[in-house]
Amino acid sequence: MATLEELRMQLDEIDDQLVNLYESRMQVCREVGELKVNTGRKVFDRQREREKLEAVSAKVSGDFNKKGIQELYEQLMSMSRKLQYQQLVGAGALGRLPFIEVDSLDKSNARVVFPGVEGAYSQAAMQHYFGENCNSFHVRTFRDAMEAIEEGSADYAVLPIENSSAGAVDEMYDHLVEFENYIVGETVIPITHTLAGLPGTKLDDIQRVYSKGVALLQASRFLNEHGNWQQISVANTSIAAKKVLDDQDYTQAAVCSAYAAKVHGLSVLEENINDVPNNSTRFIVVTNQKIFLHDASKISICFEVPHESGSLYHILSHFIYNDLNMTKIESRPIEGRNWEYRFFVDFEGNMADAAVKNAIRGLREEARNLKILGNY
Ligand SMILES: C=C(O[C@@H]1C=C(C(=O)O)C=C[C@H]1O)C(=O)O
Repeated sequence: MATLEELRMQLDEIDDQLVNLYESRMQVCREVGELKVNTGRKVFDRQREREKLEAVSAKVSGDFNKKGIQELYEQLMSMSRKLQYQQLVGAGALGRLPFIEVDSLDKSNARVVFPGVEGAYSQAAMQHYFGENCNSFHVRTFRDAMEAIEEGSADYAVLPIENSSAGAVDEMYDHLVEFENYIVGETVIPITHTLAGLPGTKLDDIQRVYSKGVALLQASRFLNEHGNWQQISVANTSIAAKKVLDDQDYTQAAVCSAYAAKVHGLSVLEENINDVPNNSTRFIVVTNQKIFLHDASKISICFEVPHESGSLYHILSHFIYNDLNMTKIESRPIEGRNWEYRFFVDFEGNMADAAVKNAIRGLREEARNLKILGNY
C-alpha cells in the first residue's frame, strides 16, 4: 500500500497538470474576451454554459463525481466571465457611467421634504444633514415624500431606512424599487422615545397609546408593563403627538421624541422608554436625479436571481472577486411571485472605481432586473 507521502507526490503531479490546463483555458478565454470586446457580444452565454455542464458531467461516472465536476466547471466558467468583464471594462466598453458625478449638493437652495409633521425624527435627520434653517415642507407618508421627489415638488427627501434595533424599514425598500428616485446621502441620528401626554395626564388614566408601529416595538418592554394600554399604530410619531394634542383626551398618550412632545405642547410623562440604549436610525437622502458625490463610498443595489440552486452564490461572487466589501444584504418578497425574493445589497465603493464598474458589468448581465439605488 502506498504511503501518504507517495500519494501526495501523485497529487502534486496531477495538480501541476491541472494548473497548466487552467492557465491554458484562461488564455483561450482571454481571446474569447477580445473577440467580445470587438463584436459587442455578451459575456454570459447561459445556453453554452448549460450545455458545457451537461457535457462534462456525462464524461464522468458516479453521482458524486458528476456533482463535483459540475461545481468545478461552474467555478471555472465564472472565473472566465470575470476575466472577460475586466477586459470589457479595461477597453472602455462600459460606455458612460449611468450616474453623473457631482462635487457637492446645493444644500442651501434645496427644497427638502420629510414625512410626518413638525417634530418628526425625519425632521431631526433632515436638519442634521441639510442644516437647521433648510427650506423644507412635510407630507404625511413615506410614499407621499417619494412622490414629491419624483414629480419634482421637492429636490430631496429624508426617509428612514434602518433602525439599529428594529432592523430594516421594509416599506422603504419597496419604494426604492417602485420609484425612479436615487439615494445621494445618509445620516444616522439617535432615537430616544418618550411617553408624552396632555399636561396633567396620569399614567393610571391612560387607555390608548399612539405611535408609528416600529416605535411601539422599540418601546415594547415599557409598554408591556402596562398591558391594559391599547397600542395604536399611526403614520408617524409626530402625528401621534399631534393627535393627542388635538383630541384633548387624558386617556391618550403618544410615543414620540421629547422634541415632538414640546412642539405639540405635550408633557413628557416618562423619559427614555427605549428597550435598548443607543437606539438609532439611519436615514437616506433621496433625489430624482442619477447623481453621486465624488467622495461617495457606499453603493446600494437590488436585483432578482433565478429561482435555482446556487444563483445567489454566483451573483455574490462578483463582490468577492472584485475585492468589494459587502456591508448589508436584505431580501423582500417579489410582488405576485410567492416565495421568490428580491435582494438588496450595500457594498463599499465609488461608481468611478474600476472594481465597481467591473462588478456592476457582471451583475447587470447575470442578475435579473439589476437596479442601482445610489452611490453615497
Ligand atoms: C468563454 C466564453 O464565455 C463565457 C464562459 C464560458 C466558459 O468558460 O466556458 C462559456 C460561456 C460564456 O458564458 C464563451 O462565450 O465561450
